[in-house]
Amino acid sequence: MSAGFHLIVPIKPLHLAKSRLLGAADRGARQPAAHADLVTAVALDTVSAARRAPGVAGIVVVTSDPTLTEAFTADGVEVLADVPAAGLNAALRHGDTQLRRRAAVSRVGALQADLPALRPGDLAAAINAAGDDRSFCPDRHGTGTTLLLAEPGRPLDPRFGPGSADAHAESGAKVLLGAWDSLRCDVDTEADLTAAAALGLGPRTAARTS
Ligand SMILES: Nc1nc2c(ncn2[C@@H]2O[C@H](COP(=O)(O)OP(=O)(O)OP(=O)(O)O)[C@@H](O)[C@H]2O)c(=O)[nH]1
Ligand SMILES: C=C(OP(=O)(O)O)C(=O)O
Repeated sequence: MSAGFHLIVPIKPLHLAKSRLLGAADRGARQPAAHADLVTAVALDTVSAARRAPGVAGIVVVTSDPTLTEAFTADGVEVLADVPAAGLNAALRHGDTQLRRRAAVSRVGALQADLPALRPGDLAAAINAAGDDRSFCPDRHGTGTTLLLAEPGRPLDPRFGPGSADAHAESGAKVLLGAWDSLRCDVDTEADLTAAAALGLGPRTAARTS
């Protein structure tokens, strides 16, 4: 297999992100500050696990949010400024273009920022199963996508959004299905958060949901 992946992790501004989780951090009170802290914790736990996965050579967060930018920069994670109001796939294409200009980057991928139970070994196993193929991992519902991996030297060509698992399959990507539950458990709803908690939450998310 070729050198490791550089993964792009896109995140909306905190006041817009994960709207279906509003109230999950404060027993239904729906305070914006508690929500922002939860979304930040989920993203930090996701990236922390991804950085420790063999096969991951680097991570770049794409966001326009100043709080997230400060938190990731403090953790030693590179942050690229988002394309204003252009949407998720545009943010990913922007990250892809920037990364592929760099000599050290051979393979690019996209990882969702809402995987608070992610275990490094699960991500490493999926990367290993991808081999040199364009590949994707569907979420636990089978409709969304948690990880998209480009072929060596090729553009990412992201097709995230409703029904993205089908869209990525139709784009020629190989489906990655294996014993990596933590990579498939993205959290859009409180039911997803309960499922992630059963797998074991990262420390920052656990502290925000206890
Ligand atoms: N950088 C960036 N990230 C985005 C953008 N749109 C969505 N994302 C991120 O992509 C992931 C999936 O996005 P969505 O499912 O559309 O949105 P969401 O944050 O889950 O929010 P809700 O649908 O409101 O619950 C989340 O991590 C988002 O923060 C964008 O325009 N720019
Ligand atoms: C945008 C996506 O994520 P979510 O399931 O969080 O909406 C997707 O899976 O393509």
